[in-house]
This record gives sequence, structure tokens and C-alpha cells, in this order.
Amino acid sequence: MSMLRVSEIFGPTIQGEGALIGQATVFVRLGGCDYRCSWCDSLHSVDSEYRHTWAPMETEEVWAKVAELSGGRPLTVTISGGNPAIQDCGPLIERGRALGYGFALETQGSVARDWFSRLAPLVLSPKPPSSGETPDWDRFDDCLAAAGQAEAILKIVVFDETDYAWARDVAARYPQLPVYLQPGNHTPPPADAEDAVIDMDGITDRMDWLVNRTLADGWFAARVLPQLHVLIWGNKRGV
Ligand SMILES: C[S@@+](CC[C@H](N)C(=O)[O-])C[C@H]1O[C@@H](n2cnc3c(N)ncnc32)[C@H](O)[C@@H]1O
Ligand SMILES: Nc1nc2[nH]cc(C(=O)O)c2c(=O)[nH]1
Ligand code: SF4
Ligand SMILES: [Mg+2]
Repeated sequence: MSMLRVSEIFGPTIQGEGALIGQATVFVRLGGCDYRCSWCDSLHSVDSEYRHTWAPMETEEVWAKVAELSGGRPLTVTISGGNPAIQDCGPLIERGRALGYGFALETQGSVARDWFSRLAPLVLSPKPPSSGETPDWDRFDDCLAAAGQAEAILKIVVFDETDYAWARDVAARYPQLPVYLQPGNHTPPPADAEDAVIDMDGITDRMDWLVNRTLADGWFAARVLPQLHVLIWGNKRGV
């Protein structure tokens, strides 16, 4: 039997980021991460201090919750975290796929798994300089190789000019991948907050800057998207 450490399961809600923005989804957020991004907006699923809140659940229990929240109507389930690739999501993905559900997974690209080939899409979000983390590109390439023919996309968070230039370089290195640029939230919630004040004007200004920067640069292949759930619900957890 396969066990998962689950931080939260919620939905249905809309996918707020990237290629499937606006689509109905149920989130399975797993606990634990091999990174510590300075601006992480999901610290309650990262910081080991919160480990006691991550419920050990059998695949079947996780599946029952997803089926209940979706009313048994197939949709694309989003697996996120933390870094969900440090756990074995294969059995959950197969359980849902057999019933017509699809699975998208959000990861930074530091750990490759053979079940990446069962995803639609694999969302790879390599971390820019502002995060304080440095991607290992060999491991990142292993993730892409593991996806094989499955759809993969790049979703890069941009806070400033340095991040922007870095994003351009990364995109040039992976010309086959669609690129989504996402303005950073410089006011992410603390780990112990269910909600927290957010500087929405600051985020909107960064979105405005990022759109103009990308267009002025002639980078027309990039898609610039806000975190839609943040526009609607701010820093609220579980949406
Ligand atoms: C919380 S992470 C979990 C999945 C995985 N660890 C990762 O980073 O891709 C989900 C997405 O949120 C993004 N994210 C995290 N903190 C953010 C922030 N403060 N502003 C904008 N996006 C953020 C990440 O870059 C990632 O694309
Ligand atoms: N609505 C909504 N969309 C999201 N897209 C990626 C998220 C994540 O935290 O991985 C996220 C999230 O937490 N909520
Ligand atoms: S990799 Fe993702 S979950 Fe981990 S600290 Fe960074 S943003 Fe947070
Ligand atoms: Mg989030």
C-alpha cells in the first residue's frame, strides 16, 4: 500500500496559474520540500515545523476525498506541495486515470519520477535568483526526460529584472516548452496564517511591469499570467 503525507486536499476551485488557468480542479497538496524559496507562498506544506499537520493517508483515502469533492465527475486533479515529486504519486494517478480523471503536477524540477509520463501537464517551475535557490540543470533535464511524450510546460516566477533575464535564458535553453511568466507575490502568507494581508497594488504593478517588459523585448512566445486565485482571494489558504 502506498502512503502519502498530505498537507491539504481542497476544491473544486479554479486552477489559478499557468496553462490550465480558469479550469475546474481539485488540489492535493503534499507535505515536504527539498527547497526553501525565500518567497514561498505555501510554507505550511514545506517547513518541517508543520510536519505534524501532514496527514499520512493511503492512496485510497486520498482518492475517496478527491472523488467526493469532485462529485465523481472527472476533472484534472492538481498535485502540488511542497515538492510532490519527493513522494510516490504513481498509484494515485493510476487510480484516477482509470476513472477518466487527468493529473497535472507542480514541481520545481529537482526530483524526476517515472510517473511524470502519466501527467497532463507536468508543470516545471525552476526557481529564479530571487528565490535564493539554484536549480541543478542535470536533474531538471532528468525530469523532462521522465515526462517523455507527456506535455510539459515552464512556469517561471519573476520578481525583478534579474529574474526576467534569467527566465529568458531558461526559455532559450528549452525552446520546445511553452513558457508562462508569473509575477511574484512579495507578500506571501506566513506558515501559520490561514489568510494574511496582501499588497495587491504592488502585485498589479509588477504584473504591469512584466507585461510591458516582455512586449518591449519582443518576447512574443511568452505568456504572462497573474495568479488568478490571488487576484480573487488574496492570500487565503485552500482556494
Ligand atoms: C507552492 S509551489 C509548489 C510546487 C513546487 N514546489 C514548485 O515550486 O513548483 C506552486 C507554485 O507557486 C509558485 N509560487 C510560490 N510562491 C510564490 C510567490 N510568492 N509568488 C508567485 N508564485 C509563487 C511556485 O513558483 C510554483 O510555481
Ligand atoms: N487556485 C489555485 N491555483 C493554483 N495553481 C497552483 C497552485 C499551487 O499552490 O501549486 C495553486 C493554488 O494554491 N490555488
Ligand atoms: S520549491 Fe515550491 S514549495 Fe518548495 S519552497 Fe519553493 S515555492 Fe515553496
Ligand atoms: Mg499556491
